[in-house]
Amino acid sequence: MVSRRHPPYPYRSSDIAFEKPDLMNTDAPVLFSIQDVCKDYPDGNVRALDHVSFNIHDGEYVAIMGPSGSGKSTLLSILGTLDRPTSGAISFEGKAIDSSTDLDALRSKSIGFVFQSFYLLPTLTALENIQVPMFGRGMTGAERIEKAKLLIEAVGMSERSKHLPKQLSVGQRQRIAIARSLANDPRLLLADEPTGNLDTVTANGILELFANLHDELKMTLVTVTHSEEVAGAAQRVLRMRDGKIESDSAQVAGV
Ligand SMILES: Nc1ncnc2c1ncn2[C@@H]1O[C@H](COP(=O)(O)OP(=O)(O)OP(=O)(O)O)[C@@H](O)[C@H]1O
Repeated sequence: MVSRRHPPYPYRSSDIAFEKPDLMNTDAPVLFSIQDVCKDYPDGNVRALDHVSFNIHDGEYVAIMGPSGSGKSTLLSILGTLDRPTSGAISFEGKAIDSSTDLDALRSKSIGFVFQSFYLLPTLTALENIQVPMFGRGMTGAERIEKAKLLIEAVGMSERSKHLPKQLSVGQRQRIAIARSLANDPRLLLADEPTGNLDTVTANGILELFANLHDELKMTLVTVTHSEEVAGAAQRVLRMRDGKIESDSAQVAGV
């Protein structure tokens, strides 16, 4: 079994039916709550987030958009608990995240990250890279390999298991990075410009993969993007401006 929570990974990315998910389901439990959050960077005398409040519900697919400097990356860092707000309250699964929270444990157990730069380890094969987050979690080598094989299958990359990152295309590397981000069955997957470096065809493949993670595995996805196409695949779009949420709207994905 890959996880107690998720079903196995029975699909290949090439099999994905790109269906439109339901609109934002606000009946689902709140996964991440942000209440009246401000983030100041005293160095630059900048207020990057200015009294931001919203909830992310379990299973939502959210895109965060906005002009350069509007606070998107800062918000993503706070959602990923990589940075702390200057004021305001945040909670995950109903539990406050504060100075007593073990952030490393929360991140490694519950949050997956997909960045524009993939940071794959160059001397490890694709399959080995996927296993990296599994170390130190009490799994045997055989269990790690079994799970990594399911994940690499899930992103449609089984035939490239033994390839090194330099032997993969940019899009293929991104797929491996996504498989790696799923290694510990995160509740929340955060992506920063996940298709930023990719050509249109490859980017569409990543969007299909995300749609499948959302539809099949009920994963909660939050992606920062400048791309209307990427945002169009999400159920909900938060638009930021000058550190504030300018609009928060549900949409029919893929339209
Ligand atoms: N470490 C920092 N120190 C000082 N100011 C910062 C720091 N990080 C970000 N800022 C400022 O905070 C504001 C929000 O930055 P942020 O990176 O969140 O914006 P963004 O919407 O992600 O922009 P982009 O689309 O260009 O990546 C900007 O004015 C930026 O200059």
